[in-house]
Order: sequence, then C-alpha cells, then structure tokens
Amino acid sequence: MDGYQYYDDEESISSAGGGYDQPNALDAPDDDNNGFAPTYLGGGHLPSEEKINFDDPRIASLPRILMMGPRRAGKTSIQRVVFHKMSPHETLFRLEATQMLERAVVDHTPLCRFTIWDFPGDQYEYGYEDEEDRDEVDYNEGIVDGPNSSQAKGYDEIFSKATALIFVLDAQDEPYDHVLQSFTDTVTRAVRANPTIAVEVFVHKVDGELFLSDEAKYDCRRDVMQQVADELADAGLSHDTIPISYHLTSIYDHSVFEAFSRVVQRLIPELPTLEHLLNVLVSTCSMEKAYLFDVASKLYISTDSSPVDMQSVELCSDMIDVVLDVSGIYGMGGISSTKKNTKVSDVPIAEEGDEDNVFGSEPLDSANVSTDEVDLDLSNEGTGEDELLGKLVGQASTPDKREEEDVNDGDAGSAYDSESSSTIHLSNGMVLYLKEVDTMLALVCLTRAENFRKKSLINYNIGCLKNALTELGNKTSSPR
Ligand SMILES: Nc1nc2c(ncn2[C@@H]2O[C@H](COP(=O)(O)OP(=O)(O)OP(=O)(O)O)[C@@H](O)[C@H]2O)c(=O)[nH]1
Repeated sequence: MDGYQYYDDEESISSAGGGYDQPNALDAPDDDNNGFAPTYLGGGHLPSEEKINFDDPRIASLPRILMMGPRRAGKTSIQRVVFHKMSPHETLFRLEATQMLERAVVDHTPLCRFTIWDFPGDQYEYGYEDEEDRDEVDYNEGIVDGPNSSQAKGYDEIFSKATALIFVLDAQDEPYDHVLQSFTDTVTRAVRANPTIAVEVFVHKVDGELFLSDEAKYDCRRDVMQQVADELADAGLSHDTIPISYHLTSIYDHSVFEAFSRVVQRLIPELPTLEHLLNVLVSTCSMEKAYLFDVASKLYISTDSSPVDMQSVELCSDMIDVVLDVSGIYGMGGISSTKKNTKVSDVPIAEEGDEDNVFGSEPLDSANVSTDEVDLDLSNEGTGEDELLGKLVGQASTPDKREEEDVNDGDAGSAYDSESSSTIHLSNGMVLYLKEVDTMLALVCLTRAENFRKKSLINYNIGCLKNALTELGNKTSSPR
C-alpha cells in the first residue's frame, strides 16, 4: 500500500531546538526509516517500500512543501489532520514536539504528488549566535558567516529545491514580533536561494474565544500582514518583491483543508488544463460548480473558473466522508484504508430536527429521509447482518475475486473504486453528484435538480473528462 508515506528523518537532522552545539542539522539524509511506522493512504505509483529513499530521483523530483514556524504553532497537527485523518482533538494529547525533520511523500493520484518537510519549531534560526548577529545581516549581501554557516548553507540548499514554503504562525500567541522577525529571515533567505518559491503564511489557530467573529480573524490577518510588511521594509524588501499569500486556518474547521488545497493547486503544472476541462464540463452539463477532490486528503486539486464558495466546498468534502464511510462499511472487499481510519461511529446519524443531515440510523433506507432524498449508488451493497458484522470487524473469510482485486488495487480498494458514485438531493433544489474519475480522485459537482434529469448524458460527459484525466495522468507519470 502506498500514498502517504511517513518518514522520520531521525538521524539526518539532529539539532532540534536550534541548539548550536549540536551536530549539523542538515547532514545528508540517511535512508533508514528509524522505526517510525510509515503510513500510507490511497493508491499511488511510487515505491511503497517501508524505507523511502528521498534521493530516489522519482521522489527527489517531486514538488516539495516545507513547513516551518515556531514551536507548537501547529505544523504537525495540520499534517496529521489533513493527511492522516487524525481528529483535531487527538492532536492535543497524541503529538509530541517534533525533534527532527520529518518528511513524508503524498502520492494519492498521478496528478498530485509531493513531499512535505516538517521542520521542528525554531529550526529556522540559521545559525545566528544572538540578536546582534541577526542585526548585522545585510540581506542584499548575504548572511554573515557565523559558527553555523554550514547549517545556514544547508538551508539554502533546501530552499533552492523547494516549491512552497508554509510558515505556520500561532494566532493565539501574541505578540508576534519575534516570530515575524524569524519569518522575515526565513523568507528572505528562501527567496534569495529560490526566487520562484511560493511563500504561504498560515495564520493558524483562529478558533476559540479569541476568534468567534470573522472580523476578529480578518483583523488578525491584517495585523500580521502589516507587521510582515514593516519587517520586510526594514530589510529593504517589500511585498511586491516577495509575493506572500496569507490564509486564516484552524484544524477545528474546514479552513485548513481550503488553505492546503490552494497550496497544493499551485504545485500542479497541469492546473490550467484541469480548469479548462472542468469549465467545459460545467458549461456542457449546465452545472453550477465542479471540483476535483483527492478523496484521501479531501483537498480539492482543481475547480472550474467560477468563484469558489467555501460552503459548497465543505459540503462536497462532507459528501466524500459519507461516501467513504458508508462504502467502507457496506461495500464488499477486505479491510480498506478507510475502514482502518474510520470508526463506524463516524457515519453520520441524523438527529431529531437536524434538517441538513439526510442520513437516518439506517443509511440505506430512504424511508428515513424526510424532505431530502438520498440516492447512494454503492457498487456492492451489504446483505445479511452476519456478513456485515464480519466486515465491520474486518474478518473477511475466503477472499472472492473482487477481494483479490482489492488487494491488488492497494488501499484504494473497496471503499473507493471505479464504480464509486453517489447522489445527494438537497432540500434547496440542488443536487450533489460524486463520481470516481481517477485513482483516489473524485469529481464532485453541484447542479440544479432540473439539469440533473439526463444522468446518462452527464455520465457520458464525465466519462470524457475521465479519459482526458487519465491521459494527463499518464503524461505526468512519464519522466518530464
Ligand atoms: N486551538 C487550536 N490548537 C491547535 C490547532 N492546531 C494545533 N493546535 C494545538 O497546538 C499544539 C501544538 O501542535 P503541534 O502540531 O505539535 O505544533 P508544531 O508546530 O508541530 O510544534 P513543534 O513540533 O514543536 O515544532 C497541539 O496541542 C495542538 O492540539 C488549531 O488549529 N487550533
């Protein structure tokens, strides 16, 4: 199985916490997995061995996302919630401070592969001995050579090969002065080493009492942007020379998925083609909106060019959860990745008065649906109770042909396959339609009920999109 491959670079990065008397943090990585269980989601095409060699040209050539920021800003939590399906509350007690650089390969679909480099907090000090050292830096001339200049040069090497830099800032940890000073150091260093690097700031943890209103969030972002602009100006730079994107994020809502989606979209060279294909589909089928979702991470990797409405993205993302959860339970096959990561209790159960939740306690019984109508088109519906129980506890007996196929397919198996599709009729006259279009990739579209009558025609057009995506994926897979 492969997809999301976790790699703990224990030996290669050894100066956690920026301790200057420790060995160079950026020594050449060693290829051992060092005991951290690699975790995989989805079916990909890169090597799935437990030991991942980041020097392998196939992995080394993937876009790199660097995650930096102060200690406890939330870097690891973001990764775990988005790519590992960890529940936000679990991050409170399951995560320890990152001691060494951790790298991971995300390989869900041919169109969207990348590596994530999660740096321990405070690793971005670049070998300054003290504040005076920092003040001596002339950004146009280069960093002063100090006792840790080799470490600083190691960072230059890393930045030069990175595609995006995500700087995570804890919005609840005011004042930000020191953090933003470090950010300015990081960004100037990064941009000098790599002028094309995309710089993204996650103004993170915008939740809780401090950020109850949207206004408070926007104020916070404005404040951060202003301070960054001041810091850059002090360094003789400006936002014009260094384009920086700012995102308000929290692991407790959908914002972190939205922000990461936008980061990932910038990694995809085929994005304009994807957008064009979706535009054609939307206009041909009179749809309102169409998204291409990576079902394993629930990041949307592309959409048509009409404006994105956060609520519709969230709705589509929830639909993926529903489809995976329900097919994970009622679909045929062995234990899928979804089953492993999804508790049975995660399947939405309608509560009294919950108008939006269209599922009753028996998800396949449309009689439970009141004003809304659900049409779950599961490729293989469960039958007897015994069989269902057997599946729930993962006790598949003799594997049938289908199960063997699932095993060969990897984790993309039973919960999500080429037959996966689902239709949800919303009470406002709109229809949500999900259809598999590629390995771990789903088209989720929003359309008016009156434009959804000719479903076979829509399916035909989606089939054309699917062919185009396969072709694009093949091109992407072949060496560039
Ligand atoms: N309120 C709130 N807490 C968060 C959020 N994201 C992460 N946290 C909490 O922040 C704490 C630190 O998170 P980590 O992910 O370990 O932070 P980190 O940046 O990886 O820290 P280092 O490993 O020390 O570099 C954890 O207790 C998380 O539960 C968020 O969006 N909102």
